[in-house]
Amino acid sequence: MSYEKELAAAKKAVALAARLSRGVQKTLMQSEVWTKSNKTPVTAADYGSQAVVSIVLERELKPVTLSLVAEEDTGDLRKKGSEVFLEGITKLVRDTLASDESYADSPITKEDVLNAIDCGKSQGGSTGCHWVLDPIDGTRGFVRGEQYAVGLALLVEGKVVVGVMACPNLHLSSAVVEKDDKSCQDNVGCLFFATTGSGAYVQPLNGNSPPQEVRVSSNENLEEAKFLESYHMPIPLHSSIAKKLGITALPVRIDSQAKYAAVSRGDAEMYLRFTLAGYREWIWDHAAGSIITTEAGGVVCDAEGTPLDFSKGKRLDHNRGIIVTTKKLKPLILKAVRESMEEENLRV
Ligand SMILES: Nc1ncnc2c1ncn2[C@@H]1O[C@H](COP(=O)(O)O)[C@@H](OP(=O)(O)O)[C@H]1O
Ligand SMILES: [Mg+2]
Ligand SMILES: [Mg+2]
Ligand SMILES: [Mg+2]
Repeated sequence: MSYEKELAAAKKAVALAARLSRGVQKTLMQSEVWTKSNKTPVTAADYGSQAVVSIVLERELKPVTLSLVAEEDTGDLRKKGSEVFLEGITKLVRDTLASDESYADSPITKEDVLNAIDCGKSQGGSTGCHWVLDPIDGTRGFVRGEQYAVGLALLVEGKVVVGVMACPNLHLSSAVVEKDDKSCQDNVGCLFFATTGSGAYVQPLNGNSPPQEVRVSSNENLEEAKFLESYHMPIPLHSSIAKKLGITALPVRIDSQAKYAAVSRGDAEMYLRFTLAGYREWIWDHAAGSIITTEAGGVVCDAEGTPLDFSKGKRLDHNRGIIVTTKKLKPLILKAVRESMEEENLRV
């Protein structure tokens, strides 16, 4: 199956959500950052992006009934005192949809926005078709004015078959560029996508340039390799793995699934994610990124080398750690991971 219609719908949805989020990021003030009950940040862009993606998928894929597993819910938006915030989100969604010719005449009410966000309550699983959405991945990066992504994937019978990811602040040439390089500011905004068996591609978010295929790095010289990790949690184990591998460069810290995109494009050879023991990852933090990397010829696995399993509901069911790298480097990295974990008395 080619998933052409689904891919086209997903690209349209994600590109519009990225347009909404870019507008919000430009003017975002600290007072507009809310904190969810799990102590993580959320903004009008997280809610607005989820509503836009939900509405666009629903309209583009009619009459198919949408099953959407998405990060945000409307609990806080329905509370007393949230009326102005919700009004602002509704305006964002309305204006964003109206900016697309095909949706120019779309009256959108607050109720429509709440219903669209609530559409994301599906639980996923190993049967049927489910869309998986992270409306703003890397909200911490988004709030800092740095990297974030809009990640959308389609699961069929528990397997990711389509992935689309907008990285509105990612440089068109490489994720690993000097921050104060002026040319960077003018050349940012990437839309990555992949469908199973058909490769991974990138195109600029702005304009109509044709997509270009992306491939992971062919570099096998670890001394020259670059490695990525999350911005907010430097993990000592990552450093000992890198040292064992002979990687000399310091890790590049980037928020969001843009790290998967960077490995897919060959900007870096490795992304390590060893979170605290017991933390179970959400599928929306990895679904789009993982298919883009694997279709670019890369590998995504846990510390034992097992591929990630997206069929167990909203959380990944995997052993400790996530490793994103190239096929050639995988055995070397797994060996270094094993040895470092043993030395630090960590269990897989
Ligand atoms: N303590 C923690 N350990 C692991 N992941 C965490 C975490 N706190 C938040 N996250 C998840 O990590 C994601 C961001 O990943 P990264 O650190 O690579 O940017 C967050 O996505 P959101 O920003 O969509 O909430 C959130 O789901
Ligand atoms: Mg979040
Ligand atoms: Mg996320
Ligand atoms: Mg998110």
